[in-house]
Amino acid sequence: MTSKGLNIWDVYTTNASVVLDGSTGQTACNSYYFYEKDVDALKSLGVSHYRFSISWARVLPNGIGQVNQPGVDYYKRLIAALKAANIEPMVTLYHWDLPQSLEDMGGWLNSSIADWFEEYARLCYTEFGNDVKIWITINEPWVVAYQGYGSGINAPGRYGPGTFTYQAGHNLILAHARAYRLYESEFKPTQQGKAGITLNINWYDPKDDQVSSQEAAERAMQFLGGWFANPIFGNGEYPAVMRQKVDEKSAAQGYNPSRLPVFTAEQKLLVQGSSDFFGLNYYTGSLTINKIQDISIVDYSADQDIETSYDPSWYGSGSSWLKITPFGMRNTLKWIRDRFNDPDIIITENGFSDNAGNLDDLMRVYYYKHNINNVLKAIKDGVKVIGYAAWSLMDNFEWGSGYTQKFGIFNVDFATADLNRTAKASGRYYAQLIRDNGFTADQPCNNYPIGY
Ligand SMILES: CCCCCCCCCCCCC/C=C/[C@@H](O)[C@H](CO[C@@H]1O[C@H](CO)[C@@H](O)[C@H](O)[C@H]1O)NC(=O)CCCCCCCCCCCCCCCCC
Repeated sequence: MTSKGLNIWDVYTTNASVVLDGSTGQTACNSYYFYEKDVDALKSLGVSHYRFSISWARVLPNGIGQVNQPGVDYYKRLIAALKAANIEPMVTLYHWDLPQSLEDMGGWLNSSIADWFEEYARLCYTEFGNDVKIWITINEPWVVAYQGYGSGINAPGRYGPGTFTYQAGHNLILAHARAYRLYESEFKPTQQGKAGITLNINWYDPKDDQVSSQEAAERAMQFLGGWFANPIFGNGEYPAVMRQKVDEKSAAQGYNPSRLPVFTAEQKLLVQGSSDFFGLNYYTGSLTINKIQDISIVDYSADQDIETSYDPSWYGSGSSWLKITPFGMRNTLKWIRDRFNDPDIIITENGFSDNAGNLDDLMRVYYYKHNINNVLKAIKDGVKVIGYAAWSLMDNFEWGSGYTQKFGIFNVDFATADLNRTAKASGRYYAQLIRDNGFTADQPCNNYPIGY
């Protein structure tokens, strides 16, 4: 009995048809009981940091109000075990698991969520802030806004692809900024840490040399990354191209005001500059051309007037959306540097899926080798990358794909109650890279990894 409250994934997955294998995240890797196994795995890798998230409903079962002390104590045990192993915690406040009680009041569509999130952030900074020096407020607001409230393929499964999407996005930005400002004014002076947001930005390459394709690719990058980055790291507004497209389409569709909200002067001040670093999750890339969409479609995807595809020569993965495109890592890093004032960047996720979870995961080794090499190239280009975290330490519950897609560099034996973690070839390769502090003459980037 852990006294945690229900979150939206607990409730959403009671409908077995929304997850590919009908599974839930109820037990998953069971880090609540097996966190020491996680710390052992991390020690064997030799990492300096571990990124994990706090589950809001575990510490505040109703999202606000009564604190669940066993939940707080659990995170204290985990943090203490990490510190004892010389591993710094890098903690995400929100990784998609909203307390159901708050969803029942509208969730990310209710503007009061900025108050609720600030209360939750205050609890976390107070309880854990002496030991946590890197805070990530929100993981991938794009996924929350579009997949949670737009297409509805993630919890809470709401459908409003051209309306709710932007409303949720707006509230996510404001809630992030409130949590950041709280840290900045009340905790940073004594705790001396950093706080920021993590955005998922995959690379859109123009499919051909046409100017319209180049413009389409840039537009897609702005709709994906600029949507959140421009208000926070740029001029405090949504990207100009997004403003223009959504405003024009809204007017033609009879929406007044525009489906894309506007920041008030006060909100702009709150939001602009509200991140000490740029958290980036990079996985993949795609090709883009200009394609004017039917004006009757009220959808964030159609608002972009693009068409995307994959090059058939790119290696695939266990996820339909994830192709191996390491060049996109370097391009995305440079794109961020050039448009958002050369921020410090922490790559908070980068990883590869398969469906088997096999220990001899050579494609994952290939993925990491070339993506990390492209991070190094970007650093040589002058991009300020200050951190890198692989996704993921271990195979786990992959949202709507359940346990069918494995991203771990450790396999988890889901067939036994012990849920033992075993290093894959990628885990051993990653440990070697850390030991060598990069590629070496013996293990160059273009060579086979150790042991193969
Ligand atoms: C036919 C050609 C179509 C080309 C389409 C090109 C580009 C489309 C890009 C679509 C993006 C799909 C959504 C991706 C989401 C990820 O950014 C997100 C990342 O989340 C983080 O990553 C970890 C791994 O997922 C995750 O565990 C971690 O917690 C998280 O922080 N991942 C997700 O949101 C997971 C769910 C994704 C489900 C996407 C299903 C829809 C896929 C549609 C893509 C069309 C691809 C069709 C390909 C057909 C090939 C013949």
